Amino acid sequence: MASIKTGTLLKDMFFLMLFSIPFSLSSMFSVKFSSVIRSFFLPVRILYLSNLDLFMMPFILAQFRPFSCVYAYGFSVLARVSAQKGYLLSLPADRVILWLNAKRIACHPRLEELYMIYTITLNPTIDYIVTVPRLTLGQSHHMQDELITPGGKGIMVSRVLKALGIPSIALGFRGGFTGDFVREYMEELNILNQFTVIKERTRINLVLKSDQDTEISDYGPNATEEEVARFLKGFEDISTQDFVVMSGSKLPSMPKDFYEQLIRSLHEEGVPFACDITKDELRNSLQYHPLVVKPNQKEVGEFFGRTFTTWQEVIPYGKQLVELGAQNAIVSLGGDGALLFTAQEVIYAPPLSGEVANPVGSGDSMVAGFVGTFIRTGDPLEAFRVAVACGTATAFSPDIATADEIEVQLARVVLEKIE
Ligand SMILES: Nc1ncnc2c1ncn2[C@@H]1O[C@H](COP(=O)(O)OP(=O)(O)OP(=O)(O)O)[C@@H](O)[C@H]1O
Ligand SMILES: O=P(O)(O)OC[C@@]1(O)O[C@H](CO)[C@@H](O)[C@@H]1O
Repeated sequence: MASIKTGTLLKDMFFLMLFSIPFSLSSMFSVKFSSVIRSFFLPVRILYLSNLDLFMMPFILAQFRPFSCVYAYGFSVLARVSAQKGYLLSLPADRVILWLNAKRIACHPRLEELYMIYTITLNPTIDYIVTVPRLTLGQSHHMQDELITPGGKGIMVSRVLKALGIPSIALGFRGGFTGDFVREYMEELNILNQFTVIKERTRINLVLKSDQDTEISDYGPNATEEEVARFLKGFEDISTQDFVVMSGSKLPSMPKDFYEQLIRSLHEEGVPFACDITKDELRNSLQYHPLVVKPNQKEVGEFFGRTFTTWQEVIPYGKQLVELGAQNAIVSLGGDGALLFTAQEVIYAPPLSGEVANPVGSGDSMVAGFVGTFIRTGDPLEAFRVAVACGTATAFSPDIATADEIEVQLARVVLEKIE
């Protein structure tokens, strides 16, 4: 870098600005060029930005705001210098997008597709999943297998989005050595995260796999007012171009209407969202028209004070979720498949055959599949198809499903129109 003289930089900058003008003008009068940018940026297709991409960035960023090309100039110089020195400089695309988001330079009102999905896990976990083939209470056993992963519903959504090639930023609270583990593991998986650090320790949830699965969940840590205020400050960065997924339990110290407060503020700002929350929290969210809600059969029963013996009995209640305000509702039925309710249709996805390895997170996988696909296609049926593939692939996988496992299931999904 030192070998580049100031005079050269200024000259480069001049030409850069000159080249930027037609692009900026084109963005003022036409939206067509934005499709070029979309295809360039949408990380679904791009995993890494190479030297060439970095070099091109000023031209692309000139589309957004005049000063953005100055930021991007840094990238460009870096790319050029490293190319001269024979290095291939690669940056993960989602890191760059996070950086752009942070600098607020990627906000162009016409580029609605330039979104970032934020997943919110107020109460993350370490999921400790232990397999003990024959379990007798009161006896000591050796485990056959163990799996230690970062969990909590929003984190699971981020992990499946990652498998689908869609970047997201995971928000929430983390604390103690368990919180450090969650962050480190997310970094390893290359998932962007900006958790608010709290004093108390992130919980550990135990899943005991034997003839039957047994779950022992911790309530989770408390957060102080100051810690919650810090979290809410970060929340302010979310813009109308973004999408928010809120899932799972809240911290015990939080007021009953914490989710509603978050959802109301998103609604007032016009930020689209989806949620996988239960009971009163779900009820209070519906008036704000979430893109999708995803209770399972038991949760729909709790919501309406009913017990269902067959999945068909769920249908009138799934329809009510849409009547009460959800744009779409998925009711997951475990081994019986899943139902999609839209304003016009009721669709059933029969279960796919296969061996269940670990169903933890299969509901969250559906949320990721639906949201990630709907944002790109605007098609609820296609989104549901991918949702079913993701849910099934996770149920059949020891951990969260991989891209290949999702693809295998996607080819098998069949949708039946019920109404
Ligand atoms: N045994 C199974 N056989 C086939 N598909 C399954 C099975 N279990 C789950 N699935 C698929 O995964 C989807 C989600 O499962 P489920 O209804 O258990 O979600 P959930 O209760 O929200 O799970 P979690 O809370 O662990 O994320 C189902 O709708 C189905 O498509
Ligand atoms: O206690 P919550 O927040 O409702 O759910 C937590 C949890 O069960 O959800 C995920 C599976 O959906 C797991 O990773 C995690 O242990």
